[in-house]
Amino acid sequence: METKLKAAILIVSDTASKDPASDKVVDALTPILAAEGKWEPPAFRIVPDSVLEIQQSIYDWADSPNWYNLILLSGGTGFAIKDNTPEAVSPLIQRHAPGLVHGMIAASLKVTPFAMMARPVAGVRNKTLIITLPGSPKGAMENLDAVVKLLPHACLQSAGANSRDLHSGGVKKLESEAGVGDHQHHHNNHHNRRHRCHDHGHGHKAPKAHTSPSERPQSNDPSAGPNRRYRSSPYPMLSVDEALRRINEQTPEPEVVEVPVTTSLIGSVIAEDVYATEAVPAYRASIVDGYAVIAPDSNAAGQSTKGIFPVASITHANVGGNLEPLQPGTIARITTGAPLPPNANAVVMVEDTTLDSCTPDGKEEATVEILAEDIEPGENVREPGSDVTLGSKIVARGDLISPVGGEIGLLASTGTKTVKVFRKPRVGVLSTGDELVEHSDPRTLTGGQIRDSNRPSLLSCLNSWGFETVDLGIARDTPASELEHALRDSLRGVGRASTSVDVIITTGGVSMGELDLLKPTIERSLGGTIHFGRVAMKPGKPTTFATVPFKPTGDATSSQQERQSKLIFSLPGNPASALVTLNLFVLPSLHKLAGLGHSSQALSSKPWLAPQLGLPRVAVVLTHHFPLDPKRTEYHRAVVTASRSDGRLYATSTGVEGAGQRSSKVGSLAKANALVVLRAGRGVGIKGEIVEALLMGDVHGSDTRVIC
Ligand SMILES: Nc1nc2c(c(=O)[nH]1)N[C@H]1C(S)=C(S)[C@@H](COP(=O)(O)OP(=O)(O)OC[C@H]3O[C@@H](n4cnc5c(N)ncnc54)[C@H](O)[C@@H]3O)O[C@H]1N2
Ligand code: MOO
Ligand SMILES: [Mg+2]
Repeated sequence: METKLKAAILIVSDTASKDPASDKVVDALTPILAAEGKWEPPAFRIVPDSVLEIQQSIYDWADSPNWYNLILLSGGTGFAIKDNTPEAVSPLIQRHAPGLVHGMIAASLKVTPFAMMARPVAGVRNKTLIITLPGSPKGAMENLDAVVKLLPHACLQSAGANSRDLHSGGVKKLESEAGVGDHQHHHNNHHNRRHRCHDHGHGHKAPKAHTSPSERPQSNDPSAGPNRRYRSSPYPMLSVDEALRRINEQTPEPEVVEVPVTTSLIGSVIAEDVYATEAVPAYRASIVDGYAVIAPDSNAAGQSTKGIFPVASITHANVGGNLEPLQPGTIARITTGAPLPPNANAVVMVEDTTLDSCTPDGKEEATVEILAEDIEPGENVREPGSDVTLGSKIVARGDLISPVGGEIGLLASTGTKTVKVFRKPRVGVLSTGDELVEHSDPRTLTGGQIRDSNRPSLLSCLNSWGFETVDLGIARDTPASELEHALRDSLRGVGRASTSVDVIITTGGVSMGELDLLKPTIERSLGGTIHFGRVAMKPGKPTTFATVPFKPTGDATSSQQERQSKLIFSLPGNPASALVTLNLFVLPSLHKLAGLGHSSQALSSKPWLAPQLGLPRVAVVLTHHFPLDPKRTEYHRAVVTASRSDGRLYATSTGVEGAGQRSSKVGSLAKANALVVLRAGRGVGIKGEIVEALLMGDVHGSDTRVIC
């Protein structure tokens, strides 16, 4: 039986996204595909005219393991201001297909001159063919009719089949390469596909090492002269969510190490359940200072603990050796935590007794009167194992060893010597730029020099999170090899990084300038893969995330401990951009490397949004209007306080006027303890509105209250 191709239809329409029943296009297009007999019934989705939502659907259908052969988009291709489907789709297309575009326009022109008013786009992303169609059912049908016969062939070729095989009818092989077939077949195919694809800075995710050099498009080389410089960024603008997804996907699973129980465990995550090897207490212990007694059974009517008793012995908490059994009719002095003598079953507090008589030398108590008459067996006694039972689970895989001390106390009290934890990542921080001067340099700045503020601020932030850091210094832009050597050395653990780092953070050199060399250096010199190079956010637009292959050297033990690929976060040079993106993108990855977020991952279909990863997200009330950016989600630096009047969290900007939130202004982060998430839009976030914020620091109390 011939296996079928997979198609998805994306309806782009503000109206249909509000009222799905109003859409007529899916019903118009489905029969055209069905008539060909080569397509599975199409999947479909409806989104508003939103670039990010359109792009997200394309990522879902073209980049996921469950990829589709064909994506048809309908709507948003005209000249109206809100029409932005071509703008959303074009940057994601890796190989354009102008022939299909011409074909569709030519066919439509036979029907109406208004066909000239369409702005269709067609091309291939990964192995998926993407075609935009008009929004009207009639126009969409005419356009699809014009190309539908060619689509199976085009999709199979896009998916990796070569044309000779296609024409000689090697259908089985082609289908297997194209990702069609039964479930198992599909699965294997995705596996292969992931290892054969590569990324040219277009956001694809497979490792570059599987790509032959001749297949690679010429990458940006700003230093090689004007003709080799990009004039528009080739990196698709991702949503923050998609960027976080890719980071999570590329961040390796955490490594397990066995370490002694010391205070250096703070901030580590337990990798293996720990069971108590000792009971606490190990013996029957007194809870109070007083007298050990033999309390009568509560069923023994008429018996009382009240009366005068001879004091037989004294038991201190640090007693060693065997204790004499307590004889009926006697009592024994005992201190808090001390073991009860055999036969004793309860303790009377010293406050419930009076001294009756002393020994002849006057140095000790001879008889004591117990005033309480209702002491019950077990009273004021901790039974063995009643705090921690022998063999019980005391800390579990995934538990964080907190600085509060509870977990370390539990491990110490049971004599636990070592535990298995996830190794915390080691992070290197490198500043880049010819203009940079050490912040402590005593000389007066000249020309375009500036003090390196990114390194100290990023290092202090990373240290506050409890990660081991390595100061990698400053790499000059010229000669370009300095940057390459600095990165190589820190990966290998030579030079400033005497042990190799797991994650490198660089700042500067990721935008469009001729000395912005990070992206080409990672791709060309280090053979790395850039998973994204632009994000729709403010500040932090050129944030870049890459992995570089890494071959460990040295003995077997150390090589087992090394990861096979290292992460590079190349953050923008502007100081506020660098700190914001460190908080937003680097922290979740470090958390994953350190073993956090495991429990949620098992449950969630979006593991990158696990609540343990990254900064805590809370709802805050705006205390004043916050201006919105029309295109990019803004991470607005703010002070969040907890109101004592109504218990809510309130956000006040660190500065909205003038340069208040400018990305060069690191001062916008001074005093800030939160990033208020302001979705792109027109106008302002209104005073009193409740929005999401990411908490970076401690929240203090206030008397704030907003009445609208
Ligand atoms: N033509 C375009 N230009 C720029 C774009 C763009 O899209 N097209 N994006 C802008 C945005 S947004 C940002 S953010 C910056 C990012 O710049 P780079 O990452 O390339 O960083 P540099 O060019 O090296 O430096 C930018 C700025 O930051 C200062 N800087 C750099 N390092 C440090 C440091 N360690 N401590 C303090 N300050 C530092 C540097 O001196 C520059 O003033 O690009 C825009 N341009
Ligand atoms: O995104 Mo840049 O970080 O606005 O200045
Ligand atoms: Mg630059």
